[in-house]
Amino acid sequence: MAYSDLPLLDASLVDRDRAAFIAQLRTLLIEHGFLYLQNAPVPADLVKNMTDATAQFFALPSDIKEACDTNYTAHFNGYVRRGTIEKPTREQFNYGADNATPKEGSPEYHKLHGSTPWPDESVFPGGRVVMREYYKYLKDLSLNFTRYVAEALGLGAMGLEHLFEPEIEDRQLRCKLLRYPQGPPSTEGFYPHTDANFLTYLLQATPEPGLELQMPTGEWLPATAIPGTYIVFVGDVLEKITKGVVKAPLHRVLSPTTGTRHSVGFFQGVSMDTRIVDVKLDIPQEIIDLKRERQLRYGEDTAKEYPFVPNDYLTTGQSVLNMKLTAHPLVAYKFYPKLFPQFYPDGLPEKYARLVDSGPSKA
Ligand SMILES: O=C(O)CCC(=O)C(=O)O
Ligand SMILES: [Fe+2]
Repeated sequence: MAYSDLPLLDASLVDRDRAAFIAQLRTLLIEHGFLYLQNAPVPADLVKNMTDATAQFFALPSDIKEACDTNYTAHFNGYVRRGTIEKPTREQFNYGADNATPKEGSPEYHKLHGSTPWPDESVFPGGRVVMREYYKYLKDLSLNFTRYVAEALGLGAMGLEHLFEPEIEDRQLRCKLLRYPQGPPSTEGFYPHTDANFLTYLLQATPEPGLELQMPTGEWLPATAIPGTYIVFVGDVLEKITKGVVKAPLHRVLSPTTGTRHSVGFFQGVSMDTRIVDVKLDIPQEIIDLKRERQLRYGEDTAKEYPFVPNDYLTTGQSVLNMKLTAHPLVAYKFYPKLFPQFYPDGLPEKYARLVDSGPSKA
C-alpha cells in the first residue's frame, strides 16, 4: 500500500464538516476495518511524555518491574515478562481505571475490573501521573469515537451506548505498554491475531517497523509508524455484532532487526455483562449493501452468516476471563480457586508451582 492509499482520517474534520467525517469513517471502516487517525484531540506534549514514560518503565531494573508482576493481583493488570503468554518476545505493562473496584457479590468475572500494581513513585517519578493523564484522554477519545462509529453505521450517535457499562468509570478500558526487543529477521514479536475487543487505538511510539496487516489478497503489508497518528482497529466484538459489515483486520508484529520498538495500545471493550447473542442492531439496508459491495470486490464469501458460537452465549466478561485464566495459570490458582480445577484439572503446571509463594499478594 502506497502512502497515498493509506486509510487516513482527519479527526479535526468532525468539527468542520461532521457529515463528511462520518461518511469517510464509514468507508474506511467497511473497506479496511482499520484506519490511521490524525489530529486526534490528545496534546502532542502528552504523547511525547507518554512515549518517554513507556521507555522509562521498560528501562527499570527487572526486580522493580517484577514487583509489579501481573501474577500478584486478580485483575490482570501490571507487568508481563517476556515469553510468558504463548511465547511472544515482547514485554508489557497493563493498567486500567484508577480506583477500579470489583462490585461486591457479583460474578467472578467482575474481578477483571480492578486495581493496577504500579511501580513506586520513588523509582518511577512522574511516570504514573503521565500514564493516568494519557488514559483520561484516550478514554474521552474512545467515548466520542464510539458515537461516530454508531453514526457511521446508520444507528444514530447513541445507537451503541447500550452495549457499555452505564457508569463511565466502570467501562472496560485498558492501556497496554509494549516493548519489542531487537531480534533476528522474521522473529515474531506477537503472533497474527484479530483484537478480541470492540475497538483498539494504537500509538506506535517509536519509528522501528514491525506492525503488519494482512490485506484481502493475503499479503502482509507493513503499517508504518506515522508520527501524530493512532491506528484504530475494529475488534471481533464489533465485527460480530455488525455481522461483518465491518471486519476485524488480522495483524501481527515482527521484532525489529535494529533498535527497540515501543507501542501503546488502548483497548476498549463492551460491558462485561453483554452477551453477543443478545445484541440486535438495526443497521439500514443501504449500509448492509456496502458490505456486499466490499465482499464482491474482494472475493469474500457473500453467504457468510455469522452463526453464534458457544462463546457468544457467554457474557463478554466471562469469555475474557476464560481467555485470561488460560494464559495466567498462577493467577487462576491464587485468585480464582473455584474456577481453577476447570482450567487445570491436573493442577498447577510445574514451572509455576515454585512461584506460588513469591511476591506480595495483594488481591
Ligand atoms: O504493538 C503493536 O503495534 C500491536 C499490538 C497488538 O496488536 C496487540 O497487542 O493486540
Ligand atoms: Fe492487536
